[in-house]
Amino acid sequence: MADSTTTHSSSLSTASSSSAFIQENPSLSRPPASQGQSQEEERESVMVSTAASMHRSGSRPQLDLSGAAIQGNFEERNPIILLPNQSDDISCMALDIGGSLIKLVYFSRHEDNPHKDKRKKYMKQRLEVPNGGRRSYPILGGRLHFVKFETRKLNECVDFIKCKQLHRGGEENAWNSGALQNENVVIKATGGGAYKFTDVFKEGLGVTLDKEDEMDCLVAGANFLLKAIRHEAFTHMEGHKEFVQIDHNDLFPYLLVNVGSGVSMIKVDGYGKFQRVSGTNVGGGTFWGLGRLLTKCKSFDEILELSQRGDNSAVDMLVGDIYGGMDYSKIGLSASTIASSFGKVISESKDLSEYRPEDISLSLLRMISYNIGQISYLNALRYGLNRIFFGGFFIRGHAYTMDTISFAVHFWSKGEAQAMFLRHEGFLGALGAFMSYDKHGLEDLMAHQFVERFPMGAPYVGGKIHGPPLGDLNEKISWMEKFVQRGTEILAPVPMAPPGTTGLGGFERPYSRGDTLRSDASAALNIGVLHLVPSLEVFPLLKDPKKYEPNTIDLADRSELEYWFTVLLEHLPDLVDKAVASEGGTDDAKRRGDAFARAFSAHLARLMEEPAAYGKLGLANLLELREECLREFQFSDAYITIKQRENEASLAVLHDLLMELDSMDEETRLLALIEGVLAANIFDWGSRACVDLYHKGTIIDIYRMSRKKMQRPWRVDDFDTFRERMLGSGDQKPLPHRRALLFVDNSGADVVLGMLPLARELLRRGTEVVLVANSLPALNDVTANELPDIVAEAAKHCDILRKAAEAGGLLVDAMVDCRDVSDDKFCSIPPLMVVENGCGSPCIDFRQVSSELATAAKDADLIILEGMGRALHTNFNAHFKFDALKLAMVKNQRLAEKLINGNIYDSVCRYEAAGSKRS
Ligand SMILES: CC(C)(COP(=O)(O)O)[C@@H](O)C(=O)NCCC(=O)O
Ligand SMILES: [Mn+2]
Repeated sequence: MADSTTTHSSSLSTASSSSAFIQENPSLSRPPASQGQSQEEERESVMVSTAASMHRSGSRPQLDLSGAAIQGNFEERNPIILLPNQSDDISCMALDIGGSLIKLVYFSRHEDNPHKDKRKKYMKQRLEVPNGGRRSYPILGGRLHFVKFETRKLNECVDFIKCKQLHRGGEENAWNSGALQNENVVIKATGGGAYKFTDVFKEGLGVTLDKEDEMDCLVAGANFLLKAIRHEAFTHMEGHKEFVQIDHNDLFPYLLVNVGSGVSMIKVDGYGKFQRVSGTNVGGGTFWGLGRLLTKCKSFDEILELSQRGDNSAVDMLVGDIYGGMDYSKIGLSASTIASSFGKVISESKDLSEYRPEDISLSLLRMISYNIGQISYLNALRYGLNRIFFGGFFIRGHAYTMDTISFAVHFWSKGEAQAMFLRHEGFLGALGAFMSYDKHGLEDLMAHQFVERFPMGAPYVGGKIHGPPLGDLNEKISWMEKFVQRGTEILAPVPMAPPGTTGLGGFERPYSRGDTLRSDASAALNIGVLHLVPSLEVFPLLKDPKKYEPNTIDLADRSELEYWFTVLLEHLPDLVDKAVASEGGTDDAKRRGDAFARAFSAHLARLMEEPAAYGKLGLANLLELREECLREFQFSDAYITIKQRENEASLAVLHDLLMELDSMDEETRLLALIEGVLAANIFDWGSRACVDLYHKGTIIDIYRMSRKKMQRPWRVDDFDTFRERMLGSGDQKPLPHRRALLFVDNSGADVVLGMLPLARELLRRGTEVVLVANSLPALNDVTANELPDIVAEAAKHCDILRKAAEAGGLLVDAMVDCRDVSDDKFCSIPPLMVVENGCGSPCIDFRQVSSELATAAKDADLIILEGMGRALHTNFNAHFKFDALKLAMVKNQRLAEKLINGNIYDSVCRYEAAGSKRS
């Protein structure tokens, strides 16, 4: 569908009289601002990013950059930098080389360029944003990647490291290429292979492996994950996965069971405090070894896959076989309980070839899993531990394995103990080895500083062992194309059927699931890349951060998931059109658009198949995933043109609106302002219904319709309470708020005609205003980077805004037509500031906001959340320490029914005063 707002939006018009503001007028349009980056800017970014990384740091995996100097030409894109004081050890990776698999964890740094953004720099100074928190040494942002290889294909691992230059600090470190010799490079490694393959690494990469104790590493890795990753641990019973919130103040003691080739059971009492209390030689190696002999399968995963279709009763001797089909109820054993694994074979004179490999593999899997579960529980009992965490590559996210272990623990403990699993199960040792670099700094990190992302077309991410690494975008796209070709059913997810259970005997057989995604891609999607953003913080004004849950709609409810899945899929073609157009509609853009659509659909299909595959799933996660996917295929701002056009059209009528508002008395004006925010929230390109509307009429028609719907009472209407807090009742004049945080939403009319006039009112009343906007684009939401220019334009029409913006440092660069205001009445105008929220999504998770916002929040006593994403999908039920106003128009019928028992286009004005029962 063509972008019809190209014509319609420009009809949002100026008005000649105040009351005519919402009436039709001649159109106004201006050419869009240039989006290109000048050569000069580009050169600056190269140099600045170089300079930005040149600060000395004691944390690892960072470098000693003291005395660093660029060798050669400054104009070069990636000039070599000499690091005269760099010590030997510069690795950003660690290995766990086991008997069957090599696990690799590596860190890549973000290319942060704080100097480029003057607004950010100014705000940091103004708000005194601390650098690096409480740490004595800073940590740069970056990403933790998880990769594995088969040990017998060691050369693939060596090639991968070489290709990514991990032994030299990572490929993104251009300074390093050719500048450093690796003779003295030391890489931390654990597992038996660290001893066995020392020479291979020395010869292949010129590096020395520094051996770390395996148990130390396992425990350090598990402790790190349980503390720093939010949805790390989960239970898995009868096909149902549930994440467990671990309180890190109450983590110890616990039993860690690492199921690798063999099994170790470790009692963990604290950081670095543990004891290996038991183990068993019957583990993953046994399953693979016996499985290979008995089934002729070539790989571990093949045997596991086979077991999905097996029936172990063909091989196992069951209680019913002994008791003529009856239960042995006196001692609580059902007929289907396994009395003896493989026991049936002795009474039959059949050859191996007469048994189905499927049945054998299932029998083997059950035998080993039950045994591990049972021994683990007995050890937990022996040491009085009621939490057991299972890790290791035997489990590999396999539902039936987890169910079987859980069943054993549950059965033998009579429900007293619970088996828990770890999402990064196979990487405990490698992570622990990574942590063992001196003064790493990662130990101090908290859950909110990690953001997990699930890139598509990056098959190395924790999945099966894959071919060459995907370096650039082009490779990613081709991978996406190939991936979809191989699994054409990817868009038809297979619903999960609940497994049959036979009571005490456990499950009859595994339920099978969609095979298409079980291939290469499935495992690759189970864990993501951990983005380390040290500047993320918990929003300090949350009333109870521990109880805070951002999502309002629970997608664990299958019908909700299906509904939102369909909504997002239906929106996809239109979004792809916009994205492709935003990049000039070139063939390259079309190819990327297509790859994006495939990638996002594949993610959706995966989540439909297993909603908890990527951690706990809420609607906010789905909406963010979409934005992340767009960014992955280099669509940096799909709605850029629409946003610019709507901003311009709205700014053109702002003056008239302000005049109209100024002619009103205080009370009428406050109501008109709130109405204005609600009405203008209709300009939302993420809502299907709204996009349909834009195709049917001009923006002015829509705006008028929207205001007409503003008749009170609104569906949720706390305006009177809010008005009383603002204006008081009778002669009592309340103190104004000290500082208000206004979480703005969409570009165009929403921010210009809705939120800015409200901000102006607060400023006029003596309240400092901080406009909080997205760090990265999402749909047509306005970003923090875009706001200063919008405010500068608005300030041309309004002295209050101009004074406030000047005071808030927003007009540093803006070419404002500064009429000299000698009028004293504006002297006391408080500052208007802009901060970024740390998000790139239409929603906001208050557990992870920018340090800039967290700092600005410390002096705030009023929070205004605007829009469906931030005030309804997320945070509708959130409570804050201070007054909170949630304003949104509901632009989805189902949500309106569900949340407010209302209808599409109803309004929500929810006010919760600090200390009130609701807040
Ligand atoms: C993406 C959105 C949350 C954005 O809403 P906003 O925050 O801009 O008010 C919303 O448009 C939405 O939920 N859209 C999907 C539902 C639909 O198309 O009806
Ligand atoms: Mn929005």
